[in-house]
Amino acid sequence: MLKRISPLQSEPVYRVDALRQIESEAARTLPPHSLMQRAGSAVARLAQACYPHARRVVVLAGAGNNGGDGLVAATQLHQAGRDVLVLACGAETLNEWRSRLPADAAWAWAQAQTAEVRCALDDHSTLPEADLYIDALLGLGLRGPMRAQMAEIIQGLNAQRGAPVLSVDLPSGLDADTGAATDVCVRATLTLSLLGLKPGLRTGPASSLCGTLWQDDFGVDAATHHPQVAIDATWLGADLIRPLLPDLSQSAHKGQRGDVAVIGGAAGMTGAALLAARAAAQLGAGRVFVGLLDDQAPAVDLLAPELMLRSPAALLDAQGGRTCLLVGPGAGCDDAARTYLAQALAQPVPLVLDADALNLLAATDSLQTLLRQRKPITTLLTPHPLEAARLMGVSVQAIESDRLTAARTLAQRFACWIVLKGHGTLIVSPQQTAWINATGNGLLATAGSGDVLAGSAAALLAATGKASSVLAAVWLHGQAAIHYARKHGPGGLTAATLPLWMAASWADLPYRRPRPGIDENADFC
Ligand SMILES: NC(=O)C1=CN([C@@H]2O[C@H](COP(=O)(O)OP(=O)(O)OC[C@H]3O[C@@H](n4cnc5c(N)ncnc54)[C@H](OP(=O)(O)O)[C@@H]3O)[C@@H](O)[C@H]2O)[C@@H](O)CC1
Ligand SMILES: [K+]
Repeated sequence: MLKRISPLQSEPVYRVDALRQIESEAARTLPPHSLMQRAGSAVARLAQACYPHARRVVVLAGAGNNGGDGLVAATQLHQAGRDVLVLACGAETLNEWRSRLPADAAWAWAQAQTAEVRCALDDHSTLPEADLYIDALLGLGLRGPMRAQMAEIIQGLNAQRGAPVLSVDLPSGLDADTGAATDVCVRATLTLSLLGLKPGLRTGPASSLCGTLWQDDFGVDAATHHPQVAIDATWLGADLIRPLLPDLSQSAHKGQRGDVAVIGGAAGMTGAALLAARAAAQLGAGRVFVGLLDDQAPAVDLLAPELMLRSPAALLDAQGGRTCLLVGPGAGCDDAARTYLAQALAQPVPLVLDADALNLLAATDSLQTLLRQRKPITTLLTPHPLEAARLMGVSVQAIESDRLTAARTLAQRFACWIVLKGHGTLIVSPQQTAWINATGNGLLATAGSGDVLAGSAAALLAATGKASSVLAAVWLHGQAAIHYARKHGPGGLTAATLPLWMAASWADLPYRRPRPGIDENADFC
């Protein structure tokens, strides 16, 4: 089925190896060339649906099966009355290009010839004008750095601004597994992912080059028909989120809604801890305590007087009652912070570590040992790429070049939950299950945004006692930014207001949990 990928609906995500396996198993049971026929038809349908008025269509076709998909689409668009030109790319002569086509693509070429689709060799001159370009240069078969001839074509395509670009399967030059790209990569207006979603379409430094993302499984439905093929991750949609959020019972009292204690806020950085604590309160924690490391800090947060300010030592000494600890926002990296972190790691309650707690952890082997010893008590680390790089002792580039592997490595190394922030935030459980968050936008790139996420995750952990509630915190955090942008555009979302938008996004979620005697469709959220 052809569908647009959205934050509402979860989807399985497959690595290239898994997709190749699904493809070859499906091909065995289908008539020859069926998959390419279906792939090309899906491209043509999407082109017609999204660009009904595009008269001149130029299909840039490489000499692989991605090009073959483009040829099928070209034939169908030609037969539908569009003015289509196939530009054969990446060879010195048309004969050489043709001779390199694999079997399915050679069949698609023969079909295009029979239908008298206009075809020409790309001769390095200027790109012919079009109302729509279809990028069928390279798909899953990309190997190594982009060759010069192909790079030149892609640069020409990216330089034009007049017409949209529909990428077949993925923008040419993007690594489907990692979301990294070669030096040159197509910037697509929309991408049609074939058969299944790939991680690199939604996480990694170049994943935003996909534009709007669509998918067609052309009836293969991998999750149902090929359950033996491993899903690499899950695209985290709203359907998975609602059941993870706590219910608010009419008879609830504050002691049942979870206590959060936040430790951080050294001199000059108290705001970070307060932002996290306010977020915890606004996301529904029954009681929120704050232990500020700055001993000159005021005894009350006048903008959030519901917060209970104590000393860090008093919070860590208190027995019981605290259902989740958060350490790190604005904590600094001095000896006092290190000592409090060591004490927190020894507490048998769920623990969220963010910001300076992660930097301290990266620099202190004994803290890492304490962290690993906490298993099976839930611990969540929420690094951004630089913090992840410090934790792993590698460069940021190494993290970003394969974010999923990095997040998995961290989850395994420290036996805890990881939220790797950045474009396409990843959540990985200690058992290595991975999710790619479906929400978020550039509005989240603002000071304090990470503190809010950590505070929200602590609140939901405290309320539910379930580690998986971190998925809901991440999703709501991103959805808040989408929600805000829809109402107010691209400016003005601050960390302090973010929790209110998260709460509003929570209220917007459809209630999906069936309950006896209650009309499931009633809106009683
Ligand atoms: N799997 C599925 O589910 C289905 C897959 N389908 C489709 O097949 C696609 C995969 O096709 P594929 O395997 O033929 O590879 P593809 O992307 O066309 O690239 C190969 C071409 O690129 C070239 N080339 C390579 N690296 C290069 C570089 N760095 N710089 C420049 N050139 C480079 C390489 O040249 P060569 O190395 O052979 O000289 C060869 O010409 C997939 O993405 C989807 O669209 C659907 O039809 C059906 C279901
Ligand atoms: K492509």
